[in-house]
Amino acid sequence: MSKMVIDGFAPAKINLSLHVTGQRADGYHLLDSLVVFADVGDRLRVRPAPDARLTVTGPMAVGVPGGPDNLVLRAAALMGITAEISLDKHLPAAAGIGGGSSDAAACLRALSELRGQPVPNDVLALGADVPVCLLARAARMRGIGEDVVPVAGLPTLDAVLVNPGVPVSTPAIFHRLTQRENPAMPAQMPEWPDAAALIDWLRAQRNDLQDAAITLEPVVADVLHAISATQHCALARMSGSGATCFGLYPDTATATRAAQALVAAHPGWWVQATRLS
Ligand SMILES: C[C@](O)(CO)[C@H](O)COP(=O)(O)OP(=O)(O)OC[C@H]1O[C@@H](n2ccc(N)nc2=O)[C@H](O)[C@@H]1O
Ligand SMILES: Nc1ncnc2c1ncn2[C@@H]1O[C@H](COP(=O)(O)OP(=O)(O)OP(=O)(O)O)[C@@H](O)[C@H]1O
Repeated sequence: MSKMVIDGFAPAKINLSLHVTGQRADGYHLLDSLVVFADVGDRLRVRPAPDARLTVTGPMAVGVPGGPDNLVLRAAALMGITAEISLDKHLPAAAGIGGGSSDAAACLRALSELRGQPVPNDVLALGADVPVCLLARAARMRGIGEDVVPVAGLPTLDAVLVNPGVPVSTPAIFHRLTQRENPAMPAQMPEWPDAAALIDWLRAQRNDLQDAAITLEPVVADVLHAISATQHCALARMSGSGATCFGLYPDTATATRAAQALVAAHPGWWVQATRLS
């Protein structure tokens, strides 16, 4: 008998690099990004039903739309399926870690499995991050987000994610860019023997949205300074259009201690130790 209900996981998306390489005539920006996924995320339960219904719960539910604007209901509508969905929000919204896109992707995966129906090709209409979130593993993302190629053999990274609780509008950040044509990542991705080699390579890459985000929300600079100041931090950078930033560490123990220090110093910030792969 086919399944009636599926529990899905929507991991946080992290842009380890985010190069803005140009702008299309329609205003969308061309990107070149190395994307990975965390072991923290939202959870959802999906069940096809005669009427669409959404319940949003969890520590990050406040402010997340509970109606048809929610990306999980938009994802179900795109598949032509009505469903009852429970969404347990653990990721901050408008935070540069693709919460809504990852929820939409998890919903598409669940409905596709429940109904034996393929995921439609036009998922980009739900959000530029939805194609990479459908894959939900390490990938190079280009174009405006539609060109997604898996990256094999990427070493797992120990990290801390930090969000200061300030929502950031993605269009506002792109709008503030002063330089829209920047170098891409190298055409050929290297092979990294271990996490230390990957971190060394990442130091030469960038997030081209970071300065614009700091101008709009100066607290992003405070977050980056706070992460950089933790013991053994090897790299601190912003993800997506912010305000979430990540720190990379040599191992799980140093990442865990850094997260504890950040929580103690900034009790109002969202802080998560995690592994990225
Ligand atoms: C910045 C990233 O998070 C990097 O992963 C994504 O490109 C943004 O993904 P997203 O939040 O799913 O973005 P969307 O909801 O599709 O787009 C929001 C707005 O961001 C701008 N936008 C987005 C993606 C892109 N390649 N170029 C853009 O200029 C557009 O103004 C767009 O209207
Ligand atoms: N399931 C959802 N979770 C969070 N926000 C949602 C959801 N559905 C719709 N939204 C709306 O989308 C807006 C952007 O939230 P989202 O978490 O997707 O942004 P983001 O983290 O900046 O994403 P990205 O990294 O893709 O730019 C929110 O302000 C909210 O109004």
